[in-house]
Amino acid sequence: MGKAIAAAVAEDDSFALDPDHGDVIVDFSAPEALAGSLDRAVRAAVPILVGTTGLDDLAIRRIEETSRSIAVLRASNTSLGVALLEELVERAARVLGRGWDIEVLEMHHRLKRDAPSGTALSLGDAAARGRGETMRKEDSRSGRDLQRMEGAIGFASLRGGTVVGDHDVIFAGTEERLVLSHRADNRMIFARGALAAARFLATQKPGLYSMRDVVGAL
Ligand SMILES: NC(=O)C1=CN([C@@H]2O[C@H](COP(=O)(O)OP(=O)(O)OC[C@H]3O[C@@H](n4cnc5c(N)ncnc54)[C@H](OP(=O)(O)O)[C@@H]3O)[C@@H](O)[C@H]2O)C=CC1
Ligand SMILES: O=C(O)C1=N[C@H](C(=O)O)C[C@H](O)C1
Repeated sequence: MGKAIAAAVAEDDSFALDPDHGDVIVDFSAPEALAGSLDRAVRAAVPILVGTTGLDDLAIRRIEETSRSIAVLRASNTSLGVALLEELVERAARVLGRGWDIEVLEMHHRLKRDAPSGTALSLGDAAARGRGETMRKEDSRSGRDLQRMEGAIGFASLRGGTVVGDHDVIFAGTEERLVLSHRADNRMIFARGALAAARFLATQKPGLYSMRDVVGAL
């Protein structure tokens, strides 16, 4: 992502990379690097975009604490398409209700470290929000007597090749299925979205923001 963001900066004259005096810190790294990035943003008193996924509860709490002193935007996916998909998933879950089972399927390149993807988890959260409840997660199934837990949201992850990022949210009802999908063909979609988020963040007060704040009402 570092290379994709550098390429996105090169195609837009209003941005420049400055490792020491930037207006916004953009973090697409690894969970173990996040605390250092947050500390750096607080010390410099500049907003930070957190694009890193695979974060545990402690890291998420730390992001929330940090957002009391600076503007923080956490986004597991900075593409416009996924921002819209989250809205569609929330709406579909609200309309369809508990009678439809929800499964999230994702595929990524062979080097991805975390599973399910951050986007898959955010889509699961959006579906649970639509149903008006907290997500109950059911991970990949393997074995026997694995009937679905009622109301759970199931996750499955595929890995291989250079796949940039595929996400399907499957609503399985009685004798019909609704599938909402997103396909990322190039990492530049994440990079351009990250710059849009950085531009938004540069003028924000302390607080916790999301891509929904960047794209506005969809
Ligand atoms: N929000 C979004 O839209 C997207 C999020 N992502 C997420 O962004 C993250 C990065 O993905 P990707 O670019 O593919 O990963 P890469 O492994 O290609 O790059 C990770 C980068 O982070 C650096 N890094 C790793 N660990 C540390 C550390 N402990 N301290 C300092 N720097 C560190 C690496 O440095 P070095 O090269 O020196 O090892 C490398 O430059 C992942 O969590 C991924 O899921 C990815 C795409 C889109
Ligand atoms: O690691 C990746 O590549 C990606 N990670 C993000 C995620 O975990 O959802 C976003 C995108 O799908 C690519």
